[in-house]
Amino acid sequence: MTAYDFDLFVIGGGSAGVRCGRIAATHGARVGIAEERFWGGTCVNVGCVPKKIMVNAAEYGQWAEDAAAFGWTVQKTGFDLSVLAAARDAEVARLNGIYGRLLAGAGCTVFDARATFIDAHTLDVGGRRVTAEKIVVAVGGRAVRPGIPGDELGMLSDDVFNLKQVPRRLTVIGSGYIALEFACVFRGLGAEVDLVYRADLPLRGFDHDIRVALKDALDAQGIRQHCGHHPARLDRQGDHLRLSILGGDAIEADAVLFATGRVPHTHGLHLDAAGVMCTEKGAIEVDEEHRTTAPNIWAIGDVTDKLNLTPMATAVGHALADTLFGKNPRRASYLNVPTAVFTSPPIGTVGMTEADAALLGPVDVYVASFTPMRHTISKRPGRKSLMKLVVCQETQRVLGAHMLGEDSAEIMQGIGIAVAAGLTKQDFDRTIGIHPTAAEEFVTMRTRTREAGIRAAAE
Ligand SMILES: Cc1cc2nc3c(=O)[nH]c(=O)nc-3n(C[C@H](O)[C@H](O)[C@H](O)COP(=O)(O)OP(=O)(O)OC[C@H]3O[C@@H](n4cnc5c(N)ncnc54)[C@H](O)[C@@H]3O)c2cc1C
Ligand SMILES: NC(=O)c1ccc[n+]([C@@H]2O[C@H](COP(=O)([O-])OP(=O)(O)OC[C@H]3O[C@@H](n4cnc5c(N)ncnc54)[C@H](O)[C@@H]3O)[C@@H](O)[C@H]2O)c1
Repeated sequence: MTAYDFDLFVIGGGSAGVRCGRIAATHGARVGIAEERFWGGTCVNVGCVPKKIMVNAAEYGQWAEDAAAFGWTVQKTGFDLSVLAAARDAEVARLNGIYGRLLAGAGCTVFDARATFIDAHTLDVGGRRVTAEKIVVAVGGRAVRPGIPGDELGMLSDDVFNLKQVPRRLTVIGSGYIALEFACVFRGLGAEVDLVYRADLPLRGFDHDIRVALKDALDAQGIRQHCGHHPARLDRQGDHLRLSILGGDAIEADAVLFATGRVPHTHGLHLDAAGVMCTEKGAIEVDEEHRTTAPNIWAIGDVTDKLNLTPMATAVGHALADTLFGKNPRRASYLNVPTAVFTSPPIGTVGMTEADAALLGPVDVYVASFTPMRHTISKRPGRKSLMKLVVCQETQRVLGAHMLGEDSAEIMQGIGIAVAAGLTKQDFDRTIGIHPTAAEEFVTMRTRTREAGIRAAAE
């Protein structure tokens, strides 16, 4: 039998790879792991963590303004990005260190290097030849530019964390998670923000009512939306940029952010040398066990382009390590995964949209729209909350829960447990609310707003 250097080698030290490698090591496997750029990957270094700190910074500005209505005299005299950046970067560095120590503490051999395939069991790790019985590819994704003339003049999301000052005028292209979160952050930090997107509503794939409510909330905070427009070219004009949009006016800006999507980070990995195939969109092709087309190689996290969220990446990495080395074969479920978009106000959602559920059969829809108590006092415009339940008419099971409104990300975690557990509307109804909160609305929606979906042909 061939003696390999490692039982498992993990390529990529992000959310997926770190969890998989660490748990495999705790199960007794000899694990090697390589990271070419930053331990903790996208989430810790240029994603969830530094982004959320910037979201918090924008919120403090609003609270400072709103505090007057509650009797406080707070002088909001300005925002210093260098103070926030120093605090944010220190937190990122702290977490970064924790990730490195976690791996070493679990007994992994850690390589600060790029790894590429030589064959299905052999890797080049920073110029060193390393062999492994099993290999897990967890290289994540990277942001892409839209391919229009001059797009090299714009920023990608990584660049946001290097900004030295808040741009006076920022144009954001796209209307996915990243575009919307940063549009709201920079508006909250005082920038004039233009948002250019191709659809009629932002946040494709989310529930229609939430998308409509979000569009209104963006308007109310002064984000100028140019919907139904495609970016055509970007030019430098003296000390600023000029974005031309197809069939629309040009937009002048001090900075432009392209948030037009991310692609799997497989370039130059030499996957073909290992027999690992990719889908047409460039994601590594995997089966339900996350095994690739090479029998000893698995792929996890964003590189598989399934559900590109940190908790999904860690759950899949953990399940794979348990399966391969823990005598506990299991899979992480991609169903009913709660998620939040940290806009202002934020969105929390779990399960099916009304439109998706209605395709399967008749549904009862409950919608509540109200001004949260805080803002009946602050009078801040555009802070209405929208809450929605989508319920299977036949079984009364809650198929989806959606919210736009303050604290929705925190609220939706608990609702996610109920939806994943398959609880019914009656289970929600007999739960006593916590008063006075916005969350209690989810257990007090008694009157059906409408019916949707088609009745089965047999009826
Ligand atoms: C701006 C932004 C905000 C986000 N906010 C959220 C959020 O709020 N909540 C949420 O759940 N998700 C969020 N995400 C998504 C989340 O960051 C990803 O889903 C998650 O990081 C995926 O983890 P991963 O391990 O698959 O990939 P990554 O975290 O990208 O890790 C892959 C690692 O592999 C390394 N690597 C690549 N190639 C090689 C190689 N050949 N050799 C060695 N190392 C290599 C990379 O340097 C990287 O560190 C956000 C993403 C972005 C960009
Ligand atoms: N809060 C969170 O959990 C969070 C935050 C950020 C990112 N993420 C994850 O990262 C993923 C990537 O986020 P994202 O916002 O980059 O991607 P996305 O796929 O969600 O959005 C991309 C946007 O760019 C638009 N677009 C694409 N090509 C374009 C072009 N040529 N011209 C104009 N517009 C174009 C799309 O229509 C869409 O609006 C998300 O899907 C999500 O899984 C999660």
